[in-house]
Amino acid sequence: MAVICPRVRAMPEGWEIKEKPSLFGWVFLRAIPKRGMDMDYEQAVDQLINGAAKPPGSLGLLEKYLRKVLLAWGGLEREVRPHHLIFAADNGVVTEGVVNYPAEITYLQAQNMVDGRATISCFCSGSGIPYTVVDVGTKHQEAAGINRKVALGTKNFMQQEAMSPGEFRQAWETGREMVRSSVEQGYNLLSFGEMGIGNTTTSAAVLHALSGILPEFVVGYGASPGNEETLKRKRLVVAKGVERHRETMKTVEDILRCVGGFDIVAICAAMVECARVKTPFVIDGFITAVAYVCAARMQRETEKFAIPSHLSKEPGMAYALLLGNIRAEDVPIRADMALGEGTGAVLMVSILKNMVYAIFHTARLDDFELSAAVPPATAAV
Ligand SMILES: O=C(O)c1ccc[n+]([C@@H]2O[C@H](COP(=O)([O-])O)[C@@H](O)[C@H]2O)c1
Ligand SMILES: Cc1cc2nc[nH]c2cc1C
Repeated sequence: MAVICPRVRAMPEGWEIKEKPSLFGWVFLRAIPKRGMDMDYEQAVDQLINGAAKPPGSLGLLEKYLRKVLLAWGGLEREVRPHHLIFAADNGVVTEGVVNYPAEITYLQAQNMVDGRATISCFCSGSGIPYTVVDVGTKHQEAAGINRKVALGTKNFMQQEAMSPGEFRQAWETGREMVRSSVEQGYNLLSFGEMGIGNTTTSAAVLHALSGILPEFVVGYGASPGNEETLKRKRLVVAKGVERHRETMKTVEDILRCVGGFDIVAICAAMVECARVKTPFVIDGFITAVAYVCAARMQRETEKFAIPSHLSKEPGMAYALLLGNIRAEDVPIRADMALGEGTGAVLMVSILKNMVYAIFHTARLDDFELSAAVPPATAAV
C-alpha cells in the first residue's frame, strides 16, 4: 500500500522520487537529486532551505535542525513520522537517600504514561505523536507498557556493580530492538524519554566517571528541588560510588554497567542504532543527554543524527551535550524544565514537523516577480 504524501508546493527541480519500502508493506516516497545533477544532496538541501520565501536564516536554530534532519535521512522525506520511546527502570542507589520520593513512583508514573495521564502522554496526544513505554526494569512484578524487564531495578552501586554483563546486554538489546522495529514500521524521527526515580544520580555518576568533571558540577536536585541535604548526600554518593569502581571502569560500557541504569543503557543503545539505520533522533533532558554522550563515545557517527531539544535545569546538562559536540547556545528550547519523560524532546519533534511541512509548502523566493534583482541567498544554516 502506498502512502500518499502531502501535496507539495516546492519539489525542487531536478529531483527524482524514489520509493522506500518498509517491512510492513508500506511504501514511503523520498526524493533525491537526479543523477548527473550538478550538485550533491547536501548542496540541494541548502538550496531548498535557503530558497524558501523568507530571509535566509530567519528561522535560526530551527533551520539548522531541519537541515540536520534532511541530511540524516539522506533523501528528502516529505513528512515527519515521529515515534517517542520512553524507557522506565528503577535504580538500586535510591536506598542511599539521594531522592525524596519512593521507588514505587517509577512504576506508577510509567503506568500513568501508558494510561495517557502523564505530562508526556498529554504532550504526545496533543501533538499527534505516537509513543511507547518500555519497562526495562521497574521494581514491580507487573510491567508498565512493553515488558522487557531485565530485573526489578539495578543493584546499589555503592555496594556492587549496578548490573551484570548479561543484564547490560539485555538492556542494550532492548534499546536496539525498539529502534529497529520503529524504523521497520516506517517511523523516520525518533525521540527518547525515561522514567526512573534515582536516575539523575546514576546519570551524574556516569558523567563524572566518563569526564572527570567534579560531582559539584554535575549533580543537581533532580526530582527533589531545593533540598540541600539530599543534594549534599547525592554529591557524596556520586563521588564515592565512582571511586569504588574506578579500577573496573576501563570502557564506556564498564561505566554504564557499574554506575548506570537499565534506562540509560537502553537509550544509549537506541541512539547508536539510530546512527546505524540513519534515523535522526531527539535528545530530551539530563538523563538522555548522558546516554547521548556515551553513544557518541562508543560510535562517533551518532553525532550526525542527534538533535537537542531543551536545556534541563540539571547542572550537568550543558557538560553532557558539550562532550557530544552540542553547544548550549545551540539548544533551541530554554524553559527551565526538569521533568524528563521526554517532554522537551516531543516539543522539539513538533517544531521539526512544522519545519518539514513548511519547507514543502511555502512559496519560493524565485516565485516573486520583482522589478529589480536582489542579492543571492547565502545564509549559513
Ligand atoms: O530530564 C531531566 O533533566 C530531569 C531532571 C530532573 C528529574 N527528572 C526526572 O525525575 C526522575 C529523576 O530524578 P531523581 O531525583 O529521582 O534522580 C526521573 O524520573 C526523571 O525523568 C528528569
Ligand atoms: C511525580 C513524578 C513524575 C515524574 N516524571 C518523571 N520523573 C518524575 C518524578 C516524579 C516524582
